[in-house]
Amino acid sequence: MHAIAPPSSNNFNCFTGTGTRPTLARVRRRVIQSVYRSDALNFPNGVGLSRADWQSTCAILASKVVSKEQPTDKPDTGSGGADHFPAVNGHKSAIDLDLVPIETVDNSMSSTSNNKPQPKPLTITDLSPAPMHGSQLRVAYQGVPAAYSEAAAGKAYPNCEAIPCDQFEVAFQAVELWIADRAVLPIENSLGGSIHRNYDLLLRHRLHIVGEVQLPVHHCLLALPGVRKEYLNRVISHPQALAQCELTLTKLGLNVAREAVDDTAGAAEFIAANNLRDTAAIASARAADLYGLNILEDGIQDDSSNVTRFVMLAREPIIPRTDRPFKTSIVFAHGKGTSVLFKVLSAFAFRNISLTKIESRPHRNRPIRLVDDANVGTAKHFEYMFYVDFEASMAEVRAQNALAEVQEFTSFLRVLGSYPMDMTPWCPSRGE
Ligand SMILES: O=C(O)C(=O)C[C@]1(C(=O)O)C=C[C@@H](O)C=C1
Repeated sequence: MHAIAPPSSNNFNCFTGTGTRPTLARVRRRVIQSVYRSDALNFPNGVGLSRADWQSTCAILASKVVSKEQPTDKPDTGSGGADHFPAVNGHKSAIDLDLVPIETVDNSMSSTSNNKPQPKPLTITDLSPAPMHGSQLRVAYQGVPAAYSEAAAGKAYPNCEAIPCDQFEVAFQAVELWIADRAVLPIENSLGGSIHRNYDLLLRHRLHIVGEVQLPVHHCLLALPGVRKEYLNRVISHPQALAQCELTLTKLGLNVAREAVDDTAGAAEFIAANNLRDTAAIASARAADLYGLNILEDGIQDDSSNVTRFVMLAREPIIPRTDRPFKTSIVFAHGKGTSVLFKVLSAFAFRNISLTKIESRPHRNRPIRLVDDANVGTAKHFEYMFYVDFEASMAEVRAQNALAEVQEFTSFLRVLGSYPMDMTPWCPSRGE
């Protein structure tokens, strides 16, 4: 059974049944079994016998997530653990910052401005690399089959092999451990706002954003056949989905308990698996089909143009280009001085670069800065990491110059990715 608990509680139900801690060999064997039993995991009919195997693998990865998280919740910069974070903050080199050096206007990342080892030169295959295993692209997503994230994986990579993961962090790890080639993760929704967990994970992991897809999200209210709205005393779904349908549920007279679970399709699966006649799920019409539920109400999102933006992640960045619209995502921390945020944003405004998103998250290493003033007391300033998306490619000199300027005002700067914008036609009616 898929984890059915508030997402914040680390609940690994799918790891039931073994009772013993896996050895490394067992982990590897299970990973290999899961990966190569692709028959049952193939997109879009991902429900099958080998899902239990894959869920065990998820649980193993998840248990590694917990052990990694417990000692510290600080960002992993990839330079040797959380304790090394300040070293990356120190603006040592363009490599540390994932920046294209300003002098390499030919967009090659291989030039050496000092004697440090340089990143390996990107080749044309990095634009759309072939999977190393010589078959379909394997794409990790959080949730179970019929989750919107699975649909986003299918939109981003048609004919991919979609790999369900219990938690967002497991999807990151699936790519890092070469179990998957890409991860597709929700980052923001037009009604519910940002998916903060994924902002934090983008910083903690060293994967690169290589694309984005925007998926219209059309929610349905699902229940077992024969169940009517009057019988319900609970509605369960992903917290984002509950937030996106909040007003409509009230309008429908469903003033019943609303409970958060790990994903929308998992909610539908849970109702079917436990024969719950007093509970409805908010999920896609495809989830109704797949788990044998009826659609009690169709299109219950509070706004018909409800859209979720997903990002695609890979181990390697793609080569930024200028022949089509690109977006670049960065994360930075305030430096010393005043009006830092204003100066950073001005670096883009002066170059006519539009910002499409700004998000702030607590600075995990240094959440509070105290400023003592003998006369008036102690000011307690909250410290943030700022995430900014802007409409330009890192292949453009104006973007490179803007980031060189941003670097002057910030104590930490990383380019999360420079990638093609989703320019597909707008069709907000049905998302699944
Ligand atoms: O639960 C799912 O089906 C998901 O794919 C997750 C998710 C999200 O995290 O925002 C994705 C799209 C919708 O906005 C609702 C939920």
